[in-house]
Amino acid sequence: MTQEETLDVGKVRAALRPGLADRVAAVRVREGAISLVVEGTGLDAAARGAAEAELKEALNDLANGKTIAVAFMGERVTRRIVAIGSGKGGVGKSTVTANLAVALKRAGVKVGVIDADIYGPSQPILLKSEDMKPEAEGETLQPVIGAADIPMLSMGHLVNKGRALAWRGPMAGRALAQLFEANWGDAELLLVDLPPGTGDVQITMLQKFRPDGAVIVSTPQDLALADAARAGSLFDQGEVPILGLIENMAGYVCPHCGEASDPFGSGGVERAAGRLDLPFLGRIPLSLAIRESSDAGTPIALGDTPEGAAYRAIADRISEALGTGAA
Ligand SMILES: Nc1ncnc2c1ncn2[C@@H]1O[C@H](COP(=O)(O)OP(=O)(O)OP(=O)(O)O)[C@@H](O)[C@H]1O
Repeated sequence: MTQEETLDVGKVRAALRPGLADRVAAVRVREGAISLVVEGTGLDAAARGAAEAELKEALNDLANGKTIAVAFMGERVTRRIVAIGSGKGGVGKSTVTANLAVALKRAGVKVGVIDADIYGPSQPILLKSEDMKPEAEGETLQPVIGAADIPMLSMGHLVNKGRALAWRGPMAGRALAQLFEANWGDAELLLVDLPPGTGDVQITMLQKFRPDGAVIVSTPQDLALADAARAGSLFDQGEVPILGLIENMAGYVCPHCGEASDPFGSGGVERAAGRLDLPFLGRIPLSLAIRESSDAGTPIALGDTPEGAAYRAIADRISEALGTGAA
């Protein structure tokens, strides 16, 4: 018998690493070609591409010059990417991202988080995964599991804590590509925490990773609003549809006397959304509890406080706009 005739599933699996071997469902050898049927559930296009390349490489010797064809079976995950941006830093974009992820997850959406903020990645603190290190299968990173069981990857997971992140050009690009091309499994929605600002770095990211939609976070001050409008043009330039604007730090209720005040003004973002002809997604109050829960890595949207409800209402609007989950 020739090697061609005796090549079976067992032999093929034995030549592969376990994670990949388990996915091989059938092997056919015909006229000098080897066809593999591979279980592709939970693998998106990038992960399927990586798996195919790895299979071909690993089976090269066994194939002995024959061509290898790989066919995937199982549902292909339709995955959307939504970028969360802000014209200026410190307006609460990362806090909004983490809490929206939690709120979406609670609404039944299979959500993951990519922290693409190369200047100050804060998702590992916000979603309590600071000491975790993502494992790699070949070139493919495995997301770590943060608060509320949310799969996530951050630029902060790729470097040692405290090391200055002066990422530039190609190095940042390669690291970011690893985050986007990770094994996101069955995640149907990835929220991307963008670096603040509207410069070349942000436009390059949008062009490369082509989000399906964008959300802009702003505080109600005039200065922040001017920057939010710039963020709007950035997304227009990148041809990314804007799902809407969120007003953060909108009004302050004193935890001691209960008096409400508006340190940054009020309603400005909703008016700006009107002027820019964009949807207004909702308002998050300035609240000590939000800051404290963020620092503790227990996003407030995990609980049933009024602040949590504010994030959940926005998450529902985003879900509705995307047609995902149970909104
Ligand atoms: N609604 C809020 N009420 C109170 N504090 C808030 C609120 N939103 C965010 N913060 C706090 O404001 C600070 C900045 O928030 P965050 O890091 O989310 O902003 P950012 O826009 O992502 O900043 P960066 O420009 O660094 O990426 C944090 O200390 C956070 O806890």
